[in-house]
Amino acid sequence: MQTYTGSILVAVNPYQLLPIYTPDQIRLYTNKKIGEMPPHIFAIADNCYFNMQRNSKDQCCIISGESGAGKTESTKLILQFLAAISVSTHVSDTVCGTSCIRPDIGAVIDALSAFGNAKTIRNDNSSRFGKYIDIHFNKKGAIEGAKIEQYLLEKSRVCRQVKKY
Ligand SMILES: Nc1ncnc2c1ncn2[C@@H]1O[C@H](COP(=O)(O)OP(=O)(O)OP(=O)(O)O)[C@@H](O)[C@H]1O
Repeated sequence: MQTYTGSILVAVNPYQLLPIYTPDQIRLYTNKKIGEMPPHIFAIADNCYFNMQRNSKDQCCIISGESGAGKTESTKLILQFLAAISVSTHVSDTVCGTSCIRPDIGAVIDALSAFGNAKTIRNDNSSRFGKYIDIHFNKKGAIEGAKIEQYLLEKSRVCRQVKKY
């Protein structure tokens, strides 16, 4: 379930795969004003992308919620949307950058998860660290690179597997 409070999207983890993150949905939410379509994480991503292009200003998405709320999955959905429209609005680009980077940002998150995630009582795949993801676009709006910074991975948070009895 997703709804807005002002410009904030409130999303409830459905704990099941819903058919609302398809390429068709990406097309439906591309270049639409907030509120023109039902509330959706893609509407937020679209708003960021087009505000960035219109105003030539950096945009920031803050995803917050308790453990297991779906922050990591939401992050990946935003990246999926940005990668898709960054490519689709630059089909004529022959530079490897647009097509090659596309799958990699999500893959990097998955690779980091392999090192920094653990099963907890709230979430089978809980991130034990925070991420700050910078996505760099060129003037045409195509993704040129990304930087992921980790934080909050303090020594006190490093744990080991629970002993099996
Ligand atoms: N939009 C979604 N659709 C389907 N399943 C989802 C969705 N969002 C989250 N989930 C499910 O919920 C689980 C927990 O989500 P996620 O790891 O994103 O939570 P989180 O808020 O990042 O948690 P933590 O703070 O513990 O890292 C996922 O592994 C997935 O199974």
